[in-house]
Amino acid sequence: MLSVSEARERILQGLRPTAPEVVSLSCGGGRVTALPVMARLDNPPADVSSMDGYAVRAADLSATGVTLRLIGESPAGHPFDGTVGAGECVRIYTGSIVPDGADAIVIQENATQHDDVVTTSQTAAAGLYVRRKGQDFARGHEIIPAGRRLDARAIGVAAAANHPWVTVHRRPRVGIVATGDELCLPGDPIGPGMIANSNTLMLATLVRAAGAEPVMMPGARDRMEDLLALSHMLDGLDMLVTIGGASVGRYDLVQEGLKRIGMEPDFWKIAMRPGKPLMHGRLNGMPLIGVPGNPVAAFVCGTLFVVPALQRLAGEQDVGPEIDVAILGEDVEANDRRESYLRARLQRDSTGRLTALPFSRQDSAMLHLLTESQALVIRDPLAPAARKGDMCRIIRLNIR
Ligand SMILES: Nc1nc2c(c(=O)[nH]1)N[C@H]1C(S)=C(S)[C@@H](COP(=O)(O)OP(=O)(O)OC[C@H]3O[C@@H](n4cnc5c(N)ncnc54)[C@H](O)[C@@H]3O)O[C@H]1N2
Ligand code: MOO
Repeated sequence: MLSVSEARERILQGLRPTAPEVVSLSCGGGRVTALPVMARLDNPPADVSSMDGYAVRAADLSATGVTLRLIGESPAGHPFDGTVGAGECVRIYTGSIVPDGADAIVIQENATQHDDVVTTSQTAAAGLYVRRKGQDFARGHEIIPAGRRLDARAIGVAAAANHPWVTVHRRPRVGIVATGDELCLPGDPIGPGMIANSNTLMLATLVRAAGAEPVMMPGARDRMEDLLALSHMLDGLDMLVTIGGASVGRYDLVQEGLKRIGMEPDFWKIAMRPGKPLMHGRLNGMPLIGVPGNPVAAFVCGTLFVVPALQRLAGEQDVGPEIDVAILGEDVEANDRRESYLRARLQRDSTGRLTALPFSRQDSAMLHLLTESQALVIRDPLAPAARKGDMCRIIRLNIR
């Protein structure tokens, strides 16, 4: 069986980012840049004051108790257009342009003003409280590389660089198909042997949080005609995710149906718990990931394989999930050949260290335990028993 990392590699390799589109910067949050963002101006645009006070010539302030003549003011948005000469100063505010001739700021706490006479109580070296033109970024510099997901900070810097638009990759569209005769829509009357379909909405939420667009397709019953009908619903999709029917029971039907409509299988079954019956292939060139039906397996496979694939399709360079470390808060048993992802609570110990406490029950149908978990503890294949206090690797869940 393939390892988790080999499976991830095979899913990610060959994924091509979606086409670029131009969107308003106000709608750019969460999107991935298709082109680098270059500064359209210098920031700050000129030398500006970082404090409220008086713009002075440092050469005048080699001693304290100097008296200067106030010749004007430079409020933000209204630069003083004269020149500060020897023995002169200009009233200035945070963010205002430092007038010609001045090269330092005396903060108002260290000055007294009577009419147009200012007496200072500090010395000043050139550059004191002056933000240099372009010290944050200079016109023409790359401020955001291509392939970066735009968060609030990136939107802020693009706005500061005077961009009203940004070129990003189109959101990938992901078809989600649940399979199984037992599934009802949440809220439907539940007949004998039926269950509410939790996985479709759970994965759709995961997909949306990853910045992609979920397309919830009609569920496929355990009949060949439903699987064959999928071939008419694939237009405009960048990826297809099937749920369930991946283990030995219904697998042949799902795989057979998908093959009949053109799927070229890549792999089926990996050394992972939960998530063993993961399936990957291409359907007329489009990537297809089949996640197992057990809800926790569907979520874990969604987190480990579907979300990174969507990040790559959206053009992102660095794809998740991020691996952190924590201290084990409980002993754990030796592992078998499958890489295991244990649901766990996270706590801080008395010294502030992150501590992971795996639940004793890990049945992959127990969705409620997943919602009570803040992390998945990763156990390598064949890892020996680990003791409370040992380090472990985790994936944090509270961000999704
Ligand atoms: N003989 C074997 N049996 C099983 C094996 C195996 O290797 N040999 N693997 C087990 C593992 S591991 C998993 S995981 C499951 C996965 O099975 P499938 O992917 O085929 O999923 P289903 O059989 O369709 O369903 C399993 C379980 O999940 C429920 N389910 C399915 N879809 C949904 C949904 N959309 N929302 C909520 N719940 C869903 C379904 O009712 C079943 O209870 O197979 C093991 N068996
Ligand atoms: O993937 Mo299954 O959920 O390992 O039991």
